[in-house]
Amino acid sequence: MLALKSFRKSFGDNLVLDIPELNFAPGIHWVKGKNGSGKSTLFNCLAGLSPFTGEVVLNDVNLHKSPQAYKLRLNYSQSEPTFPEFLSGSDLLDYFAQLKQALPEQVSELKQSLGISDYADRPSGTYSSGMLKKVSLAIAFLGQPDWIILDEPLITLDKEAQDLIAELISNNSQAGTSFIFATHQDFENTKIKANHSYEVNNKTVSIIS
Ligand SMILES: Nc1ncnc2c1ncn2[C@@H]1O[C@H](COP(=O)(O)OP(=O)(O)OP(=O)(O)O)[C@@H](O)[C@H]1O
Repeated sequence: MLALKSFRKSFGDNLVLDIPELNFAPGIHWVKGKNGSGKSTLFNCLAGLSPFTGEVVLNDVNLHKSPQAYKLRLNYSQSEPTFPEFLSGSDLLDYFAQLKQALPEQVSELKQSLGISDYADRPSGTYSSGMLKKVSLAIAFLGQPDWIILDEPLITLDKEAQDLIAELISNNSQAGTSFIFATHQDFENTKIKANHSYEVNNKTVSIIS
């Protein structure tokens, strides 16, 4: 369970999110919402990258009280990832593998399955947006997270890569990992079957189905 209580996020005087209570049960959750409604802001907060007030608790681990333990349990891929340009995909994957306590074999498998190996040793500043996106998505699967948050996982990916990501989500979900993702695209034609849909609107998050 990923639980939010009295969650509020502002940028200066601008209150963007005000969520009294929200519980994500284990499963696959699809968060929808118009441009600027607050999806990425919510995800940045849940990933511990942006400050907020209130409580976020993953099973029994409180993000504010035990950030390191929490971040071992929850991984995140941003919509438009940015990394230091001089670092290669291999550098980035190896670095996050250490942080997430992932085995080197897992890095190799992800590189192989997502077709990153061919370009992994080049500086990431030379990558196309889709190549960079695949590295960011691979990073989100490192270690043994209970939850993975993917912000717009399909954008900039070609059809083959979209299918590979859908398969990865499906396989990891069957192995017990829960997912929250936002996408403006339809997942109907992929293997991903969301258990619940939510909408971010009027500064809060409501369950749709
Ligand atoms: N760093 C920031 N400083 C100030 N305001 C911000 C910042 N980041 C986001 N916002 C504001 O927070 C609100 C929510 O933005 P957010 O990026 O979370 O929307 P979103 O739902 O992810 O949109 P999209 O579908 O376009 O990606 C917007 O009003 C935006 O202007």
